[in-house]
This record gives sequence, C-alpha cells and structure tokens, in this order.
Amino acid sequence: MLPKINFTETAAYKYLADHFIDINKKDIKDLFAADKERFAKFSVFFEDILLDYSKNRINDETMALLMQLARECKLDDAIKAMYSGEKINETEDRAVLHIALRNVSNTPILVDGKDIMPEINAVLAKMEKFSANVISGQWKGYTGKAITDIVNIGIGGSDLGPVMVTEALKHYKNHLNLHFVSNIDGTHIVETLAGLNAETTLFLVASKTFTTQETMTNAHSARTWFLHEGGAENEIAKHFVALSTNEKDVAAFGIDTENMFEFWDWVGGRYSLWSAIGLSISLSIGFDNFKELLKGAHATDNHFKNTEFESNLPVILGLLGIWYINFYNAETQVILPYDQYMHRFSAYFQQGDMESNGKHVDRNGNEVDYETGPIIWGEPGTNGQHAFYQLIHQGTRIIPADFIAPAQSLNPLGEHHAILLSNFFAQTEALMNGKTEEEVSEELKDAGDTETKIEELAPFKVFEGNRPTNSILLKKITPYSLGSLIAIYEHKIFVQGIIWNIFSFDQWGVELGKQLAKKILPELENNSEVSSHDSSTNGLINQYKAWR
Ligand SMILES: O=P(O)(O)OC[C@H]1O[C@H](O)[C@H](O)[C@@H](O)[C@@H]1O
Repeated sequence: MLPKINFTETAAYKYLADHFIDINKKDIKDLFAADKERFAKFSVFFEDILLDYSKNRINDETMALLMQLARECKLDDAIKAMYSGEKINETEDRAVLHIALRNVSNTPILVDGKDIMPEINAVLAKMEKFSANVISGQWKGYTGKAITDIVNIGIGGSDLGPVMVTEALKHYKNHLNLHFVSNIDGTHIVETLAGLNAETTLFLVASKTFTTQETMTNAHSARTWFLHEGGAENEIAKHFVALSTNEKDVAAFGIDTENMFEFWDWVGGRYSLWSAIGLSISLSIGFDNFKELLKGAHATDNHFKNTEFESNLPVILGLLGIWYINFYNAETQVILPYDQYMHRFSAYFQQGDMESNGKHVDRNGNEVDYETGPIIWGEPGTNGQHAFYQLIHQGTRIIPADFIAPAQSLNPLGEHHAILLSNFFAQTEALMNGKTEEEVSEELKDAGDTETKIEELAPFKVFEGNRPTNSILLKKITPYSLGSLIAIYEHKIFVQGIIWNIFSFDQWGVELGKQLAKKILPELENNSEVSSHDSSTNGLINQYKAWR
C-alpha cells in the first residue's frame, strides 16, 4: 500500500509556503553572485549525465525543505513498495513493475509470491532470436524474400515509446525500414502502405489489451491489404506478429500465438517500451543495443532506489516541479532537447506525464485542493527558439524549462554542434539574467538611437529574467544513456504522483470519450437526422451527414 498523506498538511509544506514569500523576492542571478559554490552545490552527476539545477529559484533552505517534504510524504516507503511488486496501482489492483523489465541484474522480483524474472527473460530471449532472424534475412516472407520493412501498428503507449526511441537512436539503426501507424484516420495506413511490398513487409500488431479500436481497425486493414496484394491466409504467420498481454484475442485475429511476444498487466502502456512493445526498437537497432537501453534504465532504477534524496536525479527533478507547480502556480513544463534525434522526446512524455498525473482525486478518493500534473510540451532546440521561446522569455507565465543536450554529436559537421550548444548555454543564461532597462538603453544609445526613441522602445526590449531552468548535459546519446534518461523522467513522474497523493498508474480519464464514440458510431451508419444528443453534438453530426 502506498502512503496516503495530504502533502499540504505536512510541516514541510507550511515551512515552504513561508519560505516562498522570502525566495520569491530574490533573483537567481543575485543568488549566484552571493554564492560562489552555487553550481557545485546544485548540480549532480549520474554516470555520464550532468544535471545542473542551479538556475532555479531556490537556495539551500528550499532544497532542504523539499527533501523534508519528500520524507514526510514517505517517498522512501513508496519506492520500496513499487520495487517489491506491491499492487500500488490500487484502482486496477496491479503491481507496477516496468523496473522488472530492465532488471538485467536478475535479482528475483515477486508478484503474488512468484518470481517474474524467468518469464521476462524468456520473452527477451525470444525477442533476441526473432530480431536476429529478421535482421539477417533468415526470416522469409511468403515468396521467400527477406523482410525489408517493419510496420508497427499501435497507439498511445504501444506507439509513442517505440517511435521516440527508434528516432532517438536512428544513428544506430540497421537496413530495416521502420514505419509506425497509429491514427485511426485511414490516411495514416494508406499513406504508409502505399510504398510497401507485401512480400517483404512485416507487421507488428502492438496492443497491450488487443482490443484498442484504432489498432484493431488498422491491423484488420493491413491484413486485408496483405491478402489483396497476393498473400494467403496460411501465410499471415510470416508477416504478422503480436505484442500483447491478451493471448485469446491474438489467436482470434489469426496470429499464431507462437508469434506472440508477451507482456503482463503490471506493465503500464506508457511504461511499456521496455517490454515486448519494444520489438520494433530491437529490430531497428539490434537486440544488443536494445539490451543496452535496458541496462541504462536499470542503472537509473538502482540510482533512484539506492541514492539519498539529496543526490537523486528523479527526486530532485520531481521536487523542483512541485516547487513551481504548487508554489509558483506554474501550469506547464517545457522539455527542450537540443538534439534532432530526440525530436519526439517531449511528445513521448506528454503521455508519460499527463496520463499518469492528470488526476484530480487523491489516493483517499477525495477531490484535491491543489494542482497536480503539469501540461508537458516542447520541441527540439533550436527550432523552438524561432517559434515559442518569445513567450518563455517575455510572456506573463512562469514556464520551468528542462534543457537537454549531448556534449558529443553523432554527426559532427563543421561548426554545427558548437553552434547548437552555444544556443543551449545561451538560452538558460538569458532566461536567468534577462536584460535590464539600463542595459537596453545603453544598447540603443550605442546603436545611435535618439533619447525619445530609446524611451519609447526600452520597455519592449527589457527581459525581466529570473526564469528557471534545468540543464541536463549528457556526454553522448547512446542506447545506454537514452535508457538512463528516459527512466529518470519516468521516476520523476512517480515522485510527483507520490507527493500529490494521486494514483499515477491508472488512466480512467481516457475512457469516457471512447464509450461515447462507440455509441455515436452506429448513428453514423444511416442518413436519418440525429436528435439524441445536446444541440451542439446533434448539429455537428447532422451537418457531417449532409456533407459526407
Ligand atoms: O496497448 P493498448 O492496449 O492498445 O493501449 C493503447 C493506449 O490506449 C489507451 O487509451 C490508454 O490510454 C493508453 O495508456 C494506452 O497506451
């Protein structure tokens, strides 16, 4: 059982509320000026990852109180509960064990008294063999040709993780072409299949439940396409495999359960890239690299479990988020990777974070009277700089930002990486320091502007600064370091969920829309006027019918 403590009733919360009044008057740049040790104090290494959180609106007391908050909320007990396989996903009566999927040290992990490691290892061995066969060309399609194209059909957690990781690790990929179909919009599958040859295409039907409407519809369309292109029913096994927890429905679809890669109900969809759902990753970069990804995540898992809170990256990141969300009323959190390969990283954590912590009922079943999960967004730098950074620099909202960059480029090309990184360093400096009216006037004077012009323009050119950022500098993007980084963000979400006293591993909020769509679908079958809804929904449906 998880602790069920209202964090706003802790002593630490009350101290933090008082402390906030004091720190809110301070400028980060003044805190730097007053403390030569600030960078050393507020930065921490985890292997080849450096987290610098010194450019935040914090001092020693803030961090001490945030750590006290974590202790009062019994974060340590919660971590133990997760790692020991307790059913901490109480509303679904399930354990939460993505950490077991990457438990490469193989220490037993018990669920209902049974060690789950042998099952995990068996699926990993099956993934290894299958990946090797497909990559080497030993696995043949129905006309005896090797596979050239992999199409992963899945949505949500059965899509976003594989997409993000295969993109982030594209540098390590082999000759196989990877495609991802998620959207129910027919355009997605039509456009994907348009360039493909059924003889050399392998479909991975990725769905934890194997009942998701989008995935099942797309999978059936892929099957029809395969048969239409010349494949026969009894050749489906050579071109369709399933990644799922639902053996019965996999068999009903016509996929040989021999070709099913299993996972388990204690793997949340948005935490499933480490499971059989990662088969597309293993096919794309080879199983050895997939294993490296798992190893990197496992290293983070050990760090999170064993390191004191003060030097624990997920704990520090989680608590800083709490500081801004609950004391500064920050509504969003922007994630800005300065790495083109990581262009889906923020999108991935939109599901990871928002589906986990977008909750308004606490673990006691009561409405919360504080803010919970932030809105997660972001794009890679430097593209974001030319799009939305204006609002981060000069808008009215406080937007805590995570800047992420690798020190080494995987594609060294002239000055590119130095320019990229100069922007990475400059942005957090600019957000912190801002630019005073004096500095602006000086600049305008130097440019030859008149006194009147300077007075007119200056207010628009002032940057108030004091905008908080974390910088995460990695040595290099490798399967291992990416695995570590993803796991850091996963555990950060866990930390925040524990403090907010919410259940982070269910997702009831996605159900209502699905239910209503199921009701509406039959109403779209004929042309008769619909009147069973509110006037807006009726009006929209009837107009659709008139226009289709
Ligand atoms: O893997 P599946 O069972 O097809 O589920 C795919 C996705 O759909 C659901 O709506 C959930 O909100 C997601 O958490 C899940 O990842």
